[in-house]
Amino acid sequence: MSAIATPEGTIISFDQVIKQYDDEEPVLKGVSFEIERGKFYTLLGPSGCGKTTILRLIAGFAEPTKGSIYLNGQIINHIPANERQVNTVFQDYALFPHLNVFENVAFGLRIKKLKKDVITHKVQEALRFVNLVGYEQRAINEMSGGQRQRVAIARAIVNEPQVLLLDEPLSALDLKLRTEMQYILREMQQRLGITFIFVTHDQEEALAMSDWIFVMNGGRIEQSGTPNDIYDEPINRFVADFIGESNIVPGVMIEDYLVEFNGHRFECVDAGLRRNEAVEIVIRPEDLEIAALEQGKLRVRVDSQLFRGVHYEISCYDESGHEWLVHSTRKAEVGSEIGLYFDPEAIHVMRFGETEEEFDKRLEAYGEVESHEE
Ligand SMILES: Nc1ncnc2c1ncn2[C@@H]1O[C@H](COP(=O)(O)OP(=O)(O)OP(=O)(O)O)[C@@H](O)[C@H]1O
Repeated sequence: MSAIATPEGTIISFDQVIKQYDDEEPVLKGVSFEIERGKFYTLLGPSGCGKTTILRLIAGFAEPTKGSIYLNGQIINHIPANERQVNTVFQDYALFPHLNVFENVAFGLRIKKLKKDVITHKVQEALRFVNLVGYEQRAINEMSGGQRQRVAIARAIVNEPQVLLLDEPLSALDLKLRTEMQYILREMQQRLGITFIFVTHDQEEALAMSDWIFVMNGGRIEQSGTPNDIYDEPINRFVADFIGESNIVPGVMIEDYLVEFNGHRFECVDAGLRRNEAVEIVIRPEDLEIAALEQGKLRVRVDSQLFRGVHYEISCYDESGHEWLVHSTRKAEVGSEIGLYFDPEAIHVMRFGETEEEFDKRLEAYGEVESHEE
């Protein structure tokens, strides 16, 4: 095994990893990232974007076609799954139906041929962790969905892995249990201090649970960042659309901190784009406020309104026929003309189809352009 100097705290890294099956289009098209020890990471993206493939490569169930995967600074491309300190919790939990709870959790320890009393102690510890003490002798088919999932987690953590991979572990649960398990998992990760890599296509779940999110699309990472970064500053239309609801309109960057859309110029907080560059503007529905016509920055007609408990979801159209979605605690009158107000901070400017790599390059180049222009 060859070693590299990894930044302190890095446990896993991918360097330009490509995964291709036969002659088909690659399912991972050159993916690079770093995972730090002890944090909760989420791979988020639509079905088929390559999330499970990344987990399989980390677990050792598949090998990369090109590129390198490092665990603790060692290349592990060809290291067998059972020699990696990584465990997986699968979507269907993959529990053994003919074994009881205790034996399911003890399974890996028995394979390692540990002593009986050591096994009993470790299984008890793991069951205590997932709050299932007293269920040792229960058959798997006598457990609820949430309990089965906790057995699957106990079975994974009993091996004391450095990394726990969780592939859509909550997707089989109903909404209430799902929310409850989100809290439990998050709390469990913090208590254990193990690195969790969690796969989901549910953006709310990703925002609620993660320290860091990788948003994936078509075999690439579109953006990575904290839940706040990703929500407040989506890098392109795909991310803005995938994470939460957005109003996206075409615009032109006039100069730093000044953007034009809907035929008007607005103050904004974005800089670093070229003058007169075509851009896309994102404003989140909750950042739009209903105002009197003369106080609004936009003039719209209210088309429909739904009460959503916490807020009204109001659909409006501007003069050019563009729809604006507003989440407001105030009611509006359907059919009336109203103003919409927003702060300069509510405007987020995006370049067309820009990836994170392109974004970084642009920011680097910006410094050069600025000094050149002066
Ligand atoms: N063994 C395989 N042979 C050929 N193609 C495969 C194989 N495994 C996965 N793929 C393809 O790779 C692509 C990515 O699959 P992957 O399971 O990683 O996606 P995903 O993002 O996890 O999707 P989902 O949310 O639906 O599980 C899919 O188009 C899939 O059909």
